[in-house]
This record gives sequence, structure tokens and C-alpha cells, in this order.
Amino acid sequence: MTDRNTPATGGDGFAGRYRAAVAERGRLCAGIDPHPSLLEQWGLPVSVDGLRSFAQSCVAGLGPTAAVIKPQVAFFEAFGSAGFAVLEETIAGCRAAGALVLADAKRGDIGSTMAAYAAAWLEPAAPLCSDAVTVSPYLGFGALDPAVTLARTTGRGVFVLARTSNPDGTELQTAQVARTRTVAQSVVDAAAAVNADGSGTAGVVVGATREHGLDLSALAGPILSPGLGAQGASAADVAAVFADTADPAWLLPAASRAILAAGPGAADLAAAASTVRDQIEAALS
Ligand SMILES: O=C(O)c1cc(=O)[nH]c(=O)n1[C@@H]1O[C@H](COP(=O)(O)O)[C@@H](O)[C@H]1O
Repeated sequence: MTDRNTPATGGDGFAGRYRAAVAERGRLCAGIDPHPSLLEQWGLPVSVDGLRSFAQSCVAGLGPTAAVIKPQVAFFEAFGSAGFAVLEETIAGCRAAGALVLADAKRGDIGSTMAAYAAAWLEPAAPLCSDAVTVSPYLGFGALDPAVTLARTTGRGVFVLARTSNPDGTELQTAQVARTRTVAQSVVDAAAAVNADGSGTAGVVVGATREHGLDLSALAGPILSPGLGAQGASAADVAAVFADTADPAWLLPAASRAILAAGPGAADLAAAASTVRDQIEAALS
């Protein structure tokens, strides 16, 4: 039996593990974003104990339900080393429940430093090792090489920011590179080149909140699309925004607050995630 959580080196890489997860559980990335306001809404203290209770409910409700779970590192980091300990438990718990974990750390630096970030998030023996990590290409796509290489050799993935869901990204991401294509398209094309080996190592991030103007047809890797719910996009928007520009099999819509608002009950979180997933599957069918 294939175990998604002990990826073989070689083989069909992250693509195979991703396809297996989505085939079994449907296209949804559920975010774990422990906003202080959500902790309060759940009746929890804004403290490490509150964070741990929040995360444990998410692991219990979302771990067995969502194909991919995306803990937002910032909300754990805010609690310092104790927060990172909770993040380690959360990553391990979600993976043990059969979900792929995408650490939303948005790392990106010069190559030599990037190698250390890659080791932190993608090296199998590392305490925070996840199945994939979000990365920023704005020090140059080539600077991401250490993460791409480690991901490829361990059957893991990187998700590269291309066209983000927030309005602030537009000016930079739609600027023209050598008057031929946008910055965002150049990121997508570089990711497609990584995936030419069929590994699906390089996913991209493209928000569902607006028209992206990208050609994603040659990517051959997952497309994380945040913006559902709290940022205003609907499942129908996801379908419209990616119609004719991407292979729907690779689409991975993401929602955090829209699901987390159903807490603190684990069963309620699972039901909310299933509802969002069903809406996505219906819209994309
Ligand atoms: O990389 C991301 O996940 C991301 C990229 C992007 O373009 N927009 C975006 O909202 N995100 C993340 O996705 C999550 C969205 O949360 P909700 O708006 O509550 O669904 C947050 O953790 C964001 O940091």
C-alpha cells in the first residue's frame, strides 16, 4: 500500500502523492490560521494553551477530512518557541491522520540561506518537516533551487507565489518582464520548467479573488488558490477564474476562516470543510 506520508524518493514524486490525496478526499486545502480573534470566538484564551486547544480541534476535525492542510506559520510563531512546539504537534497530527501538510511559511532568500529554510521545512528528519512549503520568488526564482532540489529528491513540493489573492500584489505581479510577459507569468513558466520531469514538485499560488491573466495550461503541478470565503471569492469564482486557463485536476482552492468559523467542535469543523469541498467539486464538475 502506498503511504502518502512516507514519500519514496524518485517514483512520481509529489505529483503522485498529491493526486492520491485529492482523489481520496477532494480538492480542498483547509487552512489552520489561529487568529487571536478566532481563539476568543472559540472561548479560548489568547495564550499557548489556547493555541494548542485550537490546533488540536483542527487536527481532529480537519486531519481526517481535507486532502491538504495549511497551517499558517505566522500565528504559531507569534507565541515564540512554545508556538513552534504546537506547530510541530499540529504538523505531525495532520500527517498521521492522512492529510498532506503544506506549511505556509512563505520563505525566500539568497540561495545559501534558502538551503537552510529548505532543510527546516522539507528535510525528512527536521522537526517541522512538512509535505510542502510556500515560498516567495522575489529574490529570483533561481534562489529557490535548494528548496526545489530537496523537494524533488524527497517527494515533496514547493508552492511558489505567482499572483496572490490580495490587491496589493497587482502592481508588482502584473509588471512586464522584458515587455513579453508578466512577472507572475514568468514565475508560472519557471515552475512549469521544474515540472517538466513529471514530478509536480513546483506548485504555484494564484488567488481566486480576481482575474489573473495567466496561462497555467503547461504547469503540470498544483495550483493553490486562496481567497475563498473571508476574502470574498466563491466556489463559482474559482471555476470562472480558472476556466480555460488551467487543468482543473491541479486546482486546489483554499479556505481558512470560512471553515474555522464553525469551530470549536471537531465534528463541526469537519462538516464545514466537507461543505466547502462539495461546493468546489460541484463548481468544477
Ligand atoms: O500562500 C497563501 O496561502 C496565501 C497566498 C495568497 O495569495 N493569499 C492568501 O490569503 N494566502 C494565505 O491563505 C490564508 C487565507 O486565509 P482566509 O482568508 O481566512 O481563507 C492565509 O493564511 C493567507 O496567508
